[in-house]
Amino acid sequence: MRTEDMRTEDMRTEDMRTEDMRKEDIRTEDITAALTCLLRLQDVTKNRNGWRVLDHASVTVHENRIIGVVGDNGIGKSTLLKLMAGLLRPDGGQIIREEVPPSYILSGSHFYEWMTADDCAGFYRDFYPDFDRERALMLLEQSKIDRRTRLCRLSRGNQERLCMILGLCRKSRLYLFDEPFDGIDPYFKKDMKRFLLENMADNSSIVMATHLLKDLESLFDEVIFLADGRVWQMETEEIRMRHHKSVEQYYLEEIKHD
Ligand SMILES: Nc1ncnc2c1ncn2[C@@H]1O[C@H](COP(=O)(O)OP(=O)(O)OP(=O)(O)O)[C@@H](O)[C@H]1O
Repeated sequence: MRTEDMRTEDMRTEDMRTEDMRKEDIRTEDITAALTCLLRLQDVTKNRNGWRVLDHASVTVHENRIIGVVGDNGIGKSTLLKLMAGLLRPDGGQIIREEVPPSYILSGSHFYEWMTADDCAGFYRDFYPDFDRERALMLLEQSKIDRRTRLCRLSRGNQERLCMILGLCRKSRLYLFDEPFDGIDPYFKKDMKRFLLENMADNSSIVMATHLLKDLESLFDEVIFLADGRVWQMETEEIRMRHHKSVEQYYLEEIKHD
C-alpha cells in the first residue's frame, strides 16, 4: 500500500465501515479485465486465538507481480495467506477475487511420509479439477524426482520442489506460498527461484510469506508488511529509491518489533 493510501485508510471513520462490510463475506467476480486486479482485501479483520490478528487490513494483488509477505513470527502472515486462499473467512471486511480459485501451495509436511510423488499428484488430481497432472509429471521428470520414491526418501529440497510443482500445475492466476524455501541450501534455493520464475504462468502472480529476505527480496515487486497492528503494501522500488534501503534493512530498521 502506498503512503497516500495508508493515510486515507487511517482517516476512515467507523461510520464509513458499513454493516455490510462487517459481515463475513468472500465475493468472487471477474474483476480482472478492468483492473488487472486478481484479489483485493478490503478492511479485513480477523480474530484468532482470542486476539485480533488483522485489524482493517487492505491489500491488492495485481497480475504479473511477485509479492513478499513480511513480519515477525506469529504476526499473521499465514493467516493473511489463508484468507487470500479462502481457507479462512474474515470476521469483518471483504475479500474480492476472481472466480478462478488461488492455488495455495502446501508444504511437504502436509503429506504422509509414505506417499510417493505419484501419490501426491493423485491427491492433487482428486482434489483440484484444475490440476494438470501431465505437466506435473513432466516437471517432476525434468527435476529428476522419481515418481515412485516415497517422500521420506526425498531430500527436503526435493520435497519442497515437488510441492512447488504440484501447486504451479493448478490452472490458477494467483499462487500463494507460505515459507517455500525454508530449510533449503543456498544452491538449491537459487535453482528453485529460477524454476519458479520459468514456470509461473503468464499474467499470474505470486504472494509469498517468508523470513528469508536476503535470499528472496530480489524476486519481489512489492512487499506486504505486517507490524504494530497494521498491514501495508509497498513497491520494492519505493523502499530502495525513497528509503535507500533493502527490504531487509527496511524491515529491521523502520518497523516496530514487539
Ligand atoms: N490454527 C490456529 N488456531 C487458532 N489460532 C491460531 C491458529 N494458527 C495461528 N493462530 C494464531 O494466529 C496468530 C498468527 O499466526 P500466523 O501463523 O498467521 O503467524 P505467522 O506470521 O505466519 O507466524 P510464523 O512467522 O511464526 O509462521 C498466532 O499468533 C496464533 O496466536
